Amino acid sequence: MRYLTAGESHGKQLTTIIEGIPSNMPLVKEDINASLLRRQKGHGRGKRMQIEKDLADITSGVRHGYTLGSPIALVIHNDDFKHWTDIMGDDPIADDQKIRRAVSRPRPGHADLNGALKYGHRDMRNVLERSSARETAARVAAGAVAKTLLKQLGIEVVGYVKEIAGIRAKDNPSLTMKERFDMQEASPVRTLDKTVEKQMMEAIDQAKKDGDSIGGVCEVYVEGMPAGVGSYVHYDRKLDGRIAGSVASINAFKGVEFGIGFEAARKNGSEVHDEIAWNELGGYYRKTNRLGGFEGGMTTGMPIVVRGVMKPIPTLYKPLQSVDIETKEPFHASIERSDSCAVPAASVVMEHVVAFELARTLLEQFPNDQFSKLQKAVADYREEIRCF
Ligand SMILES: Cc1cc2nc3c(=O)[nH]c(=O)nc-3n(C[C@H](O)[C@H](O)[C@H](O)COP(=O)(O)O)c2cc1C
Ligand SMILES: C=C(O[C@@H]1CC(C(=O)O)=C[C@@H](OP(=O)(O)O)[C@H]1O)C(=O)O
Repeated sequence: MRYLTAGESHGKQLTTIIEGIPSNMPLVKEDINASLLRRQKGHGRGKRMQIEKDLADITSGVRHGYTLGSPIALVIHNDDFKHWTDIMGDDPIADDQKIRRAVSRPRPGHADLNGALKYGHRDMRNVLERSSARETAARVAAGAVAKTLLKQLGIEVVGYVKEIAGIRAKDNPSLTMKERFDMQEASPVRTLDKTVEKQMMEAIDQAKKDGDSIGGVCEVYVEGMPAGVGSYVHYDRKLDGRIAGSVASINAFKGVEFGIGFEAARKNGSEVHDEIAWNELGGYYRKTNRLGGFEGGMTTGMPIVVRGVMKPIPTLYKPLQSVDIETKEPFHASIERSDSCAVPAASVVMEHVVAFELARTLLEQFPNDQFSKLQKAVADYREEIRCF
């Protein structure tokens, strides 16, 4: 199972193609659209989100509410394109027009300069349009299909905000999956800790007032994954490694940790590892989950707990200095619009990229062309490990 996305931020549309979803799995566009809508919300988003109404159209691979086993294509239109037709249209334009419109001022913290150097683009719009986090809408669409598959296998995934600008939400490991989902949905900053919500919003408002931006930490929590998914035999089959790679690939994400994460560096082994226990009903389990659901690149059967760090948004109203690639003169960029904090939206993106890696790895471990056979294979495996 894999996916590709295409599309520029202010181009006509985003396209996602997913390959490898088994046939006869129930899938309707409402499942995808609910996820897309969640990604658009959150305190701190800029004006662009008021323009877009992200809705996916399933253009192939699904018929009458069931997958066909063929590639699934999803399309999300950019409503903003109508304001950008002269800049983003596909009709050729005269060279003098091209030069006049070219973006020659790279923004620190963005892909602009490195992308220009790599691809030889003197107009950095050719870089920034694709490197924009607009693309995360297409990734959420792919993840929503993965989430639909996981849900029907009894696996649920939810993302929320743990921290914004150093303001931390308290841990509450006893929350159920439903409580986690409902709480992040009800919160304007997608946090599960009501007591810090207001402070987080104030920090976002203050950053905006100061012309600055702030980052934070998102957490994804997964229940229902059986033990032994992933592998220890090769680096690229380790599921925690796959998840870490996909989280670090989200725009502006700079770090990933599982369970107690970086804290493990400061603790003794006896305070880090999770002792193994057994009972007749469920088989093996752990009394603690400090390692966040992974040992040896495989799931332990405990909830997966993974966190990702998002740096502050690089576009600042109080802009940083840069150098014009044509004149080589220093400048301070002028800004039209930007998010001041996208951590709440990014928690939804993270939820969906994690879901995709889980579904991909499950399908690799239980390869089946038909969804009912996948369900049976996973159910048989669950029973096998319960009795092991
Ligand atoms: C949901 C989301 C929204 C974002 N919105 C903005 C934005 O409005 N302005 C901006 O400068 N960067 C924004 N970013 C971050 C940039 O896309 C990102 O920093 C840039 O592509 C460079 O990639 P890197 O930070 O991973 O190196 C956003 C990221 C995410 C995940
Ligand atoms: C469009 C989205 O996020 C965009 C990500 C982004 C960036 O530089 O990454 C910059 C902003 O876009 P614009 O330059 O059009 O205002 C955000 O709005 C989205 O999340 O759908």
